[in-house]
Amino acid sequence: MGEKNNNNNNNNNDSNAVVMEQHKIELELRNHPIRGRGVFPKESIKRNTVVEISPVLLFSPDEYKAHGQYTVLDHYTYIWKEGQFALALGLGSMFNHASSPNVGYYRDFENNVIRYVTMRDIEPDEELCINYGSNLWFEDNAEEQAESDLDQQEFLGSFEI
Ligand SMILES: C[S@@+](CC[C@H](N)C(=O)[O-])C[C@H]1O[C@@H](n2cnc3c(N)ncnc32)[C@H](O)[C@@H]1O
Repeated sequence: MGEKNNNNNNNNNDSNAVVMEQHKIELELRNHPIRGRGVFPKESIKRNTVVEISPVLLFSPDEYKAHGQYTVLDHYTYIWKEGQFALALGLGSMFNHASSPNVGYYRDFENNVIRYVTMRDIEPDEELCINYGSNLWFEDNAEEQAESDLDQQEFLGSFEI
């Protein structure tokens, strides 16, 4: 994988270390009266840029069924492999929903992280949104987003990791 850090000059003996390349981009958390907190860039961002890599906290199917689904976690978790559920730590839990999203995400099962990547060029102050799918549990209050020229499915198919 391109993002793996094979440089051992830094007392780093972990050849599987995940490089957090996204931290070069200036992002802000801003509060919206209806959508709550959301993620905004302070600068323009080119298409296909990694804007966030979120480590995930995994819940087993039993743990989620007995506890997680009855808590606020249910609004934040992603379906993971083998029936597990994943809470994205960091900004991964802060992306709001848009039906025409400007950010796609890739579940990296090998490294237990979710990678968020821009699907088109983005202007400063344009909210970064992902698509939660069709079963929304709230009334969609997304700003009009410019149509992406790719949908999430095509995007995932074309993204090289
Ligand atoms: C994963 S959280 C996103 C972060 C959240 N805004 C916060 O402040 O914690 C999902 C929640 O954000 C809100 N939300 C996300 N996208 C929205 C949208 N398009 N319209 C209205 N509310 C939205 C809903 O309350 C939803 O349960």
